[in-house]
Order: sequence, then C-alpha cells, then structure tokens
Amino acid sequence: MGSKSKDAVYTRREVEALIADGRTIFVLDGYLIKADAWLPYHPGGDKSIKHMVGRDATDEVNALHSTEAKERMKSYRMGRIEGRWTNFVPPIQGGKFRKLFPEESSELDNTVDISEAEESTLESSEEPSPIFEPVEAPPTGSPYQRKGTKLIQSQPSSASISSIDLDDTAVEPKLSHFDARTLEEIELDLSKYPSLAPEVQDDIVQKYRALEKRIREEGLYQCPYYAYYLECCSYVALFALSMIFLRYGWYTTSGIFLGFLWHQLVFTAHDAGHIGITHNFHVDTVIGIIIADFCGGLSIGWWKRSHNVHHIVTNSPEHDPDIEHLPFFAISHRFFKSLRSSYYDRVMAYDGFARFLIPYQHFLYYIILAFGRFNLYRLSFEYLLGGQAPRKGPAWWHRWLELVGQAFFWTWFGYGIVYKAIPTTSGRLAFVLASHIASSPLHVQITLSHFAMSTADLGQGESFPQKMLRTTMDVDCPRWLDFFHGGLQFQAVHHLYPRIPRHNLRRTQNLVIDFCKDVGIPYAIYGFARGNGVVLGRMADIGRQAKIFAECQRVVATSEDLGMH
Ligand code: HEM
Repeated sequence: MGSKSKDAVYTRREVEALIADGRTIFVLDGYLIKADAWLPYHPGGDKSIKHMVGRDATDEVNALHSTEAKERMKSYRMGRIEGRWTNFVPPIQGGKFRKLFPEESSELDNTVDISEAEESTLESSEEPSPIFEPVEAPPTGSPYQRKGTKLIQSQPSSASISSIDLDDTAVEPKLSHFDARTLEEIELDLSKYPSLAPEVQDDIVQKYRALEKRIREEGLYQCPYYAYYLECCSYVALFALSMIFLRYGWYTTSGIFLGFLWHQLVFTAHDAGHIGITHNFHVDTVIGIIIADFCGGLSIGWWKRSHNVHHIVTNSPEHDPDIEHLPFFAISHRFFKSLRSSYYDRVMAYDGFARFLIPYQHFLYYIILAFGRFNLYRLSFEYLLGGQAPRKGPAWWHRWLELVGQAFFWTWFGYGIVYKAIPTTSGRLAFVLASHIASSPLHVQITLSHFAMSTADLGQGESFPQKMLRTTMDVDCPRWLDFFHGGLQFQAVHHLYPRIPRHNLRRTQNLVIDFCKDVGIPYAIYGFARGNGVVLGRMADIGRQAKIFAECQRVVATSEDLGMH
C-alpha cells in the first residue's frame, strides 16, 4: 500500500490490513491516529493505547487527556475515515486481522481515489472467538447471531469469552455449565440496558458529549482549592495525634491515627493521579508522588498504570487489573478457566490454592483486605525496579522522583519510627498492624464500586458511557460523610468524567442521573451497608459456583479413574 497524505480517506479494509501488519492505529474524531512512534513515550503506558487499536477511541481519549495532549495527537494523524466507524476487536483482546491479499494491494496501489476501493464488511476480520446472543429474542440491532449450535457475534468481538456449546451433551460438561451462566449474564445485561443498535448507542454518545460540555460550562472542572485547605488541616491533625500517642508509648493508637491519615491521603492522591487538581500533568503527578511515595510508601506511577487501564476496560476479567485477584478473590466464574491477563501478561492460574480459598472468599473478604496494603508495597517495587515505569517521554523523570520518595518513606517510617522510636518488638508489630489495618477501609471502598457490578462483555458495539455505567456503581451517603468516602462514593460519575475534581462530583451526580433517565441506562447506587451486602452476596455466589466446579472436576476425575481400571 503506497503512502498517502494526512487527509486521505482510508477504507476499513485498509485499516484492518495496516493493523494486521502490526501498526497501532485508532480513530479519534474521524481521524486515524498512528501511535507506533509515540508508544514508548506515552505517559499512560502502552497497554491503554493497545486497548484502543482498531476502535473509535474518541470518548476514552477525551475522558483521559488534557487539551494539550489532544493537540499533540494531531501530529500523529495518518488519514481519516468516512462515516460511522465500527470497532474491531483490538489485537491485545484477541482480535485477528487479515493482511491485504496480493490482488487487493495492487488494486489499492493503483487506485487514485482510495475511498472507491471496495468497502470491507463487518466480517472482514476473522472472528477471534465467538460470543453469544439471546437465543429467543435478540434486542433490536443486536450484533449477535446464531451459527449452528453456537451463538456468535456477527461483528468481531472480544476474545474474552470462549465459544459456547449449546448442546447439553457437550464433550466438556464442566464448560457447558459455566458457559451457560456467562450467557445468562449477557442476556440479563442485554435485557436491562439499552439496545446495542448503532443508532441507540450513537444517541447515548451524543448526549454524553453534550453533558460533558455542560459540565465544563458550569465550571465543574475547576478545582475548589479551599476544600484541599480544609483537608490539609485534617492531615496535620491526624499526623500530630499519631506522633503524640507515639511519644507516650501508645503504639496501637498511634498506628491507628497514622492509618486514618493514609486513608484520607489516598483520596487526594487519587485526584492527583487523574490530573484532577491543577489539571497540569507534571504538577498533579508531583503532588501524587509526594503523597503516595513520600508519605505512604506506595508508587503513584504503579497505581496510575493499572488504574488507567482499569478505566478503559472496566470489569473485564482478562483485562482489568482491578478485578484480577486470584488466588484470593474471583468475582466471576470465568476466572475458573485460568484466564490469561493481558495486563500482567500471564495466565491467572486457578490452582489448588485458589480452589481451596475461593469457596470461602466471602468470609475472607474483609480479613484479606485488611492486609492489602502489604501487597501494594510489593507491586510498587515491582513497578519501580522492574522496568514498568516509563523511561522515555514526558514522564521519564517521575520514576526517579518516586525512588527518592520511597527512600524517604522507608527512612522516616521504617527506620525512624518502627525501628528507632519503638523499643519493643510487640510495640512495633502493634504499630505496623494498626496503621495498615486502619487504612484498609479504603480497599473495601475501592472494590465496592465494581465487585457487585457486571463483568459480562457485550462486545465492541457498546459505547464508552454505557459500559462505564454498567460496570460501576455509586454509594449513597449523606453529605457529612463525604470525608469518609473521599469521592469514591461517586465512582460511576467519576468513571464517566475521570478528571472532574472530587469535590464537584456531588453536583455532577445530579446531572448524570438526569442523563441516565434520558437515555434509559439504569444508574446503580446503594447505601454503604447494602452495597457491602451485595458484594458479599456476589462473592458467596461465585464461591458456591467454585464448589460446584470442584465437584464436577472430582466426578470427572473419579469416572476417568473407574474407566481406567
Ligand atoms: C498518539 C496518541 C496519544 C498521545 C500523543 C497521548 C499523549 C498523552 C499525554 C501527553 C499524556 C499526559 C497527560 C496529559 O497531558 O493529559 C497522556 C496520558 C494518558 N493517556 Fe495518552 N496519548 C495518546 C493516546 C492515548 C490513548 C489511545 C489512550 C487510551 C484511551 C491513552 C490513555 C492515556 C492515559 C490513561 C493517560 C493518563 C496517564 C497518567 O495520568 O499518568 N492515550 N497521553
């Protein structure tokens, strides 16, 4: 294929062939962006871009970037498309792309007006893996079709779900039970949420964009700095209390106040990680580094890397690191299949330890989360020392500042307090455990917004706003409790517009509720206690499925044994 001008129109088939050749191309506002050269420099990492390859990334990009970053993207334009773009399944999600056949390439090279080249069809890309439609009544415009005994998506879709055999006499009974369950979940979502018909999803997108404009005009992106002034006062008070109790030898109480301080600090680190305070990438990142690394010993870079991917592929068992917690938790029966994580680039083995723990996960939920912070230290070090942090591009120096922050933290906390200021081993243990456990409600708050929500994959035809609202819930709480939830109670709103400063989310929530009513998307909100109940119920349910799975495996193994003897 010869090279073209930056305004040339590309056909879908050409784009497909370029991606088949390994190019990193996505659509932004009708333009094709070729991001290969930018990939190693991208502050948001390579994974976030890879999940957009072959897709219209306009809403994801708008949600996650500053105006300057979007300006920068213009220099990566390679051409444009005409009409509505139908998303491919990105290669990272298992999408298969066909190269140009020799006769196609010569035809395209000789063609003056590329737009006249034969338009590719939805089926042009090889289906990476079939998924399903409701057997009886597919929703209007559903991209799902029946093919033989299988239900498939007529346009390329996620590889996340393997084929379902509807035949009850399937060779692998252990798969058919869970595949039927996957199908049920998909059907349930298809019945509860608006149709995936392009015109319906386009309407949702138009209204979502109009709401963003309104939010901007109402000044809700402007940070109310006085709110941070009040928060700083509470940080100082909590730190002072911790040090006073430490001075008088009340190590557990001292640890508890330090834990409370960490709990509060994380909310501001979250704002900074989303560039939601000053909206300047470097300033906000430095604020995040000071809070997370210097004060808390956690890497903000690690957190941003995984959290940003979470914002793009929310609640996808194979792709969202925020729900990948084997062997301790499984929030979907699909984890029993030892899925491959595209984030960690490894198989999440559903091994003996997982098989032992998962049936009891609802009992262990709070206990395991109480110790969650220790795991975060490990992940932070892996990120900073294991080559995951960007070494090129605008964010190259953040890692170095983070390493200084880590040295600072382990000096004041590890050496200064735990080792020097506390004379006994029991005192040290009490202080460390109290501080870590006291900050752990945070882990509950983080998981609460997603663990109870759908993990079903409705394919590439679902719009960004619908997907965010289908996989995320809010927590209802009175205004005076806002300090405890730290903005995480507005997760659904936050997932739609991640850069809105946290203190403006309550006002934005009303607008989002109106939007949901208008477009017919259910807006999920529970009280804190009820939300916890729903999460525990979901975990207990998956635990029960794990028991069934173990039983199936036992029966299969026994019958194999009997057959052998
Ligand atoms: C050539 C294409 C791209 C360019 C030039 C670009 C540029 C940038 C820049 C300059 C930033 C720093 C923050 C800012 O100023 O807003 C950033 C952050 C980010 N980008 Fe991109 N980007 C591109 C494509 C994408 C795509 C397709 C995605 C996926 C939706 C993505 C996801 C992110 C994320 C999640 C961040 C946040 C990183 C952080 O806060 O540390 N980017 N990008």
